[in-house]
Amino acid sequence: MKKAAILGAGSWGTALALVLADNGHDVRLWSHRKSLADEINERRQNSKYLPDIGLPDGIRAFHQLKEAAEDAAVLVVAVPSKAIREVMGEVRKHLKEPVTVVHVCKGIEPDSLKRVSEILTEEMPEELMKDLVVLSGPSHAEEVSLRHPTTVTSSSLNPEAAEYVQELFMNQHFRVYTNPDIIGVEMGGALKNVIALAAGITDGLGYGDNAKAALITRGLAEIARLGSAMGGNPLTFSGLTGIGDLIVTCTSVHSRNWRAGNLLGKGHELQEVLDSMGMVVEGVRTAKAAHQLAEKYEVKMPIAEALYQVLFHNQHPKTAVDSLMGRGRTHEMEDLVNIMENRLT
Ligand SMILES: NC(=O)c1ccc[n+]([C@@H]2O[C@H](COP(=O)([O-])OP(=O)(O)OC[C@H]3O[C@@H](n4cnc5c(N)ncnc54)[C@H](O)[C@@H]3O)[C@@H](O)[C@H]2O)c1
Ligand SMILES: O=P(O)(O)OC[C@H](O)CO
Repeated sequence: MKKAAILGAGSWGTALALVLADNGHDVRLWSHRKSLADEINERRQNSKYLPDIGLPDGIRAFHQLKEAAEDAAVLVVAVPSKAIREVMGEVRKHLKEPVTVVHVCKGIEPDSLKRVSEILTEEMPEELMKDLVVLSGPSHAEEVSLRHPTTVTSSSLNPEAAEYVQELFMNQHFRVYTNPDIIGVEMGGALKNVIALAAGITDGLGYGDNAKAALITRGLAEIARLGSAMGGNPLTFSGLTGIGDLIVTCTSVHSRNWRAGNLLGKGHELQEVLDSMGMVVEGVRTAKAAHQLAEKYEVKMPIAEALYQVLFHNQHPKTAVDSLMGRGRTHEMEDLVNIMENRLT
């Protein structure tokens, strides 16, 4: 039995607490809101994020970070990516021994353009972080909490750490693979949220399955193009954290990113949409980072760019779709053609 502290008692932190409790671990779930920690302890439920799911006694909630984290062997970071620096800055003051840090967040920081593992490396002193592992893949909290079959990937620069986390989380309902390509795993997980916002928009505009399939397929091409330019393994994008997560997020009503995009497509304003969600929509911040990364790495990302114009320059969603469809002719396998031509010259 391992002592695991989960930082963030939102949808995903709570669903992963259930997985770890099912596996017999001692789970401490930290919430920055006292009322939520009290509700979990007193009523064994998290009514805002996972209503109707009973939480076992093996999950104890804490409002004080020190109590939750000080003697944990594993820290699971499950707060929105924009809160990571603040939360880690606090938690590192309370750790006595080195811990395995598992992050389950899907985002990229605008301006610094850091992936979450890079932010954690900056925020956690080397002597306190035994290993750093990413757990990512097609996994909506609403289904994991119902113990519906789910598959994810554990990724770390240290293969033993990836296997340690695989063992920690894996059970009959929650199957965990390993993949050493941490860049590809993080880039796939973060960028699929950008494409899911776009998929929500086309659904909100009333377009159908053809548009959705186009977004998933051409969106994957953009993700793979940028992710590979940043050092990810191209094969990772055809795996769970690439096409797998893209499918689940673009096609599910559980997806916050798809739902937010859907409201935008129906004509609501961005701020109004974000206020109404009450949960994190990571794709908005990541869309800004993707725009900056595409410029930095000089890769073409027309869908991500169109979304950026809608989110940050008030472009009407219909105009964005029209301009995407009106671009000049190109070869579907443009990247492959470029690679072949470079080889021949
Ligand atoms: N929900 C899912 O199904 C799912 C699945 C895989 C990955 N993720 C990723 O997990 C991360 C968390 O997502 P979520 O869905 O649990 O979000 P959520 O909105 O459901 O919950 C976020 C939690 O973090 C807390 N929080 C917000 N700001 C904070 C701050 N400044 N300090 C401390 N706590 C703060 C909130 O109160 C809430 O408890 C995201 O990066 C998301 O992409 C979510
Ligand atoms: O609800 P979303 O859009 O944040 O997606 C949640 C998970 O990342 C799906 O794998």
